[in-house]
Amino acid sequence: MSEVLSVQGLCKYYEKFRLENIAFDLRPGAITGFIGRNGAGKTTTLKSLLNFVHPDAGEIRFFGKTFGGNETEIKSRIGFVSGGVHYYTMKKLKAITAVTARFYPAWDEGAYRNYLERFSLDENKTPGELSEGMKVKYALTLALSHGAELLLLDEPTSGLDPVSRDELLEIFLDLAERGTTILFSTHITSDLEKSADDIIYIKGGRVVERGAVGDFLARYRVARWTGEAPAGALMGVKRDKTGSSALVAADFAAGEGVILEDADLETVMVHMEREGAQ
Ligand SMILES: Nc1ncnc2c1ncn2[C@@H]1O[C@H](COP(=O)(O)OP(=O)(O)OP(=O)(O)O)[C@@H](O)[C@H]1O
Repeated sequence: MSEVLSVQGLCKYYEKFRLENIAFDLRPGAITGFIGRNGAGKTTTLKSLLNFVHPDAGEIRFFGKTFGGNETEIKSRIGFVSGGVHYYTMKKLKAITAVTARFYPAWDEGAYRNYLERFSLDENKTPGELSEGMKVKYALTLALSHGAELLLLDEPTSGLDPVSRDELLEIFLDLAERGTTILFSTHITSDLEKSADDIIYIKGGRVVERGAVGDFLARYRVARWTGEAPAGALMGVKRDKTGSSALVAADFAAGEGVILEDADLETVMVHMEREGAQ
């Protein structure tokens, strides 16, 4: 499959925040996790990509094309979800769906019915009658029902219960297997370990890591000790009930009394954010 999304030099400047020179390509058919602390710039990036906020600089190409003259076509090939459906709160879901479906030439009623059932959504309810998690599920149902080649999802799993989250990750894996490219932001790093091929890690408005999850994790280990800190480069030293720990390079030479463990995404992030590591 050819290029799906390519971002170069994306900048967005707010009075107190700068999104600086964001650059990445998504691998077609891959699931990419977008991670970073609260306020790191994930939502601003996702909204800038779609022109919901106007970027100050940068070139964004979807399917090899920029928005100029192609915005409607491009948007019809993308599914975007940022929170639940909070509009038309008094209208029944089926009325909202009918309006939405008209916008998408590739609307797939069969897929829509299938997701509606999988998420146990009642079309005769209004968004005002849905829980927050159900609003997200309905937003996802709409985004998943028009054969989108690219899904851009801002914290799609955060309001969902563990069973629904697991089900959604399974849906992502199925879609990716059939060629859909997915970028989703999340704070639930264990969801990424279950589903993501790649990550983009953003910190203070800059991309600090991007690439395959496995390659990223393989670069680090966690060193644990009690008492005096070992010699060598220790990133983000912290203490817990059982002693101290730090992130170290995979080839760290551990002396006596130091235990080395594999690092998961959450642990790497926690130490990196402490360290101020770039
Ligand atoms: N409309 C706006 N005007 C001014 N500043 C804004 C605006 N929108 C966002 N910001 C600022 O941009 C920064 C990044 O916010 P953003 O929502 O992109 O972060 P995030 O990584 O998605 O965070 P979270 O994980 O909490 O959702 C924050 O400091 C925020 O205050």
